[in-house]
Amino acid sequence: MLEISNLNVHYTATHAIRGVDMSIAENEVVCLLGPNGAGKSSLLRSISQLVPYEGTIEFDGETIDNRPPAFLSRVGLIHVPEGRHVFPTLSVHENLQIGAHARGSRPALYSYDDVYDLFPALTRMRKRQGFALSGGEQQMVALGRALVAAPRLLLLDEPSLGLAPSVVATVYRALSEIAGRTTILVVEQNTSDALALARRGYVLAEGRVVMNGESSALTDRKAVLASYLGQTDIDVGDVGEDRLPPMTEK
Ligand SMILES: Nc1ncnc2c1ncn2[C@@H]1O[C@H](COP(=O)(O)OP(=O)(O)OP(=O)(O)O)[C@@H](O)[C@H]1O
Repeated sequence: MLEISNLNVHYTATHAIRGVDMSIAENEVVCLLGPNGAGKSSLLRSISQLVPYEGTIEFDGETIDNRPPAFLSRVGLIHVPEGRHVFPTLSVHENLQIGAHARGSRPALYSYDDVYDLFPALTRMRKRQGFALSGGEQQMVALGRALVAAPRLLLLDEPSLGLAPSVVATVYRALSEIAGRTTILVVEQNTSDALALARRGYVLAEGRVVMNGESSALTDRKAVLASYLGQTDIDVGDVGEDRLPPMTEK
């Protein structure tokens, strides 16, 4: 579904992505790990055509280089950026309706009711404006809006950033519920939740892919993984096949 070849991103003084290759198949959940400044957000922004790059990015076998945002949302490439970007003067429900607009004429994959079922806390605040939501509530709205937009590939930039553990658990429970029916690329510093959710992972360091493979294999190489992530150790919990979402065999 997504094929990235020899991707390079340069900012004025920084070579942020250095020759990255990546592929994601339909219905896969893939995580992208790495320390601060490794280039994770730059890679997601490249896919969404938000930064200039060299190399090629293909979605469903066609290049999406230089395609405008309206085209990307119409083909189902939906990006939930770091910071969520909930519209502050629109209500929760109106924010969700923006997702329906982004979907264009493609059929819905998730209804408003599906979103309220995934995040029951939002049900009683349907009319509350975005500026009056907590960080966790904003993350739920941002995810819900992306689901209403019928994502064929959902790009998530640090969905757990700055959230209390109980809210992180709610967000990851929702992601594991949608994992079997939605293709996801999730950027995370929260290694254990990301590896438990994803079937495969890539580790970026200084703009290069330094490790990639099945989540269980990355977990087995915990010490190496921790060294790349700039940590002395990581808690990768009991990540195992039984916790992985259903996969489409390709
Ligand atoms: N707009 C920009 N202009 C100049 N340099 C940038 C820009 N955006 C990112 N960089 C630099 O590119 C490198 C990669 O940044 P990026 O945000 O992609 O990393 P990251 O892995 O997402 O980091 P973090 O986990 O801290 O968000 C960093 O050195 C960063 O300072």
